[in-house]
Amino acid sequence: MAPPEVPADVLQATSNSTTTGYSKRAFVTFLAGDADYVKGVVGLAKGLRKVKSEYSLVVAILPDVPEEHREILRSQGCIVQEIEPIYPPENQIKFAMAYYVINYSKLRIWNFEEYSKMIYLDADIQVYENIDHLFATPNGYFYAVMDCFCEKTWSHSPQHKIGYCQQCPDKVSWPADMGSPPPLYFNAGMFVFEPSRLTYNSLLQTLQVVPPTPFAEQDFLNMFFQKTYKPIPNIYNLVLANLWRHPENVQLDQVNVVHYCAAGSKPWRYTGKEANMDREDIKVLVAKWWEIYNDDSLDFKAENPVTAEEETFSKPLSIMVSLPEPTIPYLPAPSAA
Ligand SMILES: O=c1ccn([C@@H]2O[C@H](COP(=O)(O)OP(=O)(O)O[C@H]3O[C@H](CO)[C@H](O)[C@H](O)[C@H]3O)[C@@H](O)[C@H]2O)c(=O)[nH]1
Ligand SMILES: O[C@H]1[C@H](O)[C@@H](O)[C@H](O)[C@@H](O)[C@H]1O
Repeated sequence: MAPPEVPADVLQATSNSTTTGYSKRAFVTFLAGDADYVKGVVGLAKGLRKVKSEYSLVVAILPDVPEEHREILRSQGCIVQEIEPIYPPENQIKFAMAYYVINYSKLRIWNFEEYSKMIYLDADIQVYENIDHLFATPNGYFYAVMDCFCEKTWSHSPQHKIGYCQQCPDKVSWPADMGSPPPLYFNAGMFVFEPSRLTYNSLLQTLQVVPPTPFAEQDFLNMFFQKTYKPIPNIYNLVLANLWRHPENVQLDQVNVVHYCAAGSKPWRYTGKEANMDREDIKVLVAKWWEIYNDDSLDFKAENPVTAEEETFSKPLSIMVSLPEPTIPYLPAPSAA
């Protein structure tokens, strides 16, 4: 099964959206620490402005982010929303990769009930086309892009060990003696979700009892939303490894959202020295990110406020009707990574 194609109705959704129901929507990202991820958020805020998104960017922010970074974000029109850290139970932390433990705090965004639907974007993501139409996806599902298992960050997984990847599942098929193939697995750098206090409480309770895995909240979300996960096309979250692992699945000129998640690819830290980073396509993508970041005309102007606070009315759009249903059967909560 190849990754889902972009359905025509998704592409038309922005122009088609009509008014039938009340909803409040926003993009949301997550910021921790006093380092340079704040640049990612500023870049993202400007990127959303460049593509003329109708919606604001909420930043779920941990207490360790310095006040001056908060000020920068407010001056860029972001809605700064304080959150408290979330840790899995003490005895489990050591199983998650150390630098991902803080990412459990991302679960707080399910508590942002003032919004009916949100699109989460990591701070190392840039949006190059307007994706507002994704707010019109039918409720009740968790939408995200399927990940790739080929990089060595996945070497702990059975998928990686046998060379199996859901981006090209026919290349190495899942061996019968290993049971059913694993469930579809999404990258948690970008997803469409509905905040809900009930879901939030359930997420926090479940976190206390699930077995720990290396990709921290990403594995956890994959386990939690296994039944409601609907894959969306790769253009909504280009996981950079696809450029060299599955070039046949990438049409760069059609990509809407780029996720600078490969080691060494964060634009604000890019040197070109790390593996796979000295490539023309990567250089172009890094330069594109800087072009937006350095564009003063994209700075927030108070007299021209973002329409994020707008209450919008729109007809739910069936993004998934023309997407193939996953052909890979689901398994109950394996070690996803
Ligand atoms: O010091 C930090 C580290 C992370 N972050 C936030 O956490 C996000 C995720 O961290 P990275 O971007 O460093 O990690 P990756 O791109 O490798 O992340 C991928 O794997 C992670 C596993 O936990 C998460 O699931 C993440 O969403 C997924 O895209 C960042 O974008 C940023 O929003 C910070 O604010 N400060
Ligand atoms: O889902 C994972 C995760 O996001 C890792 O941080 C990244 O290094 C991998 O390439 C990706 O597949």
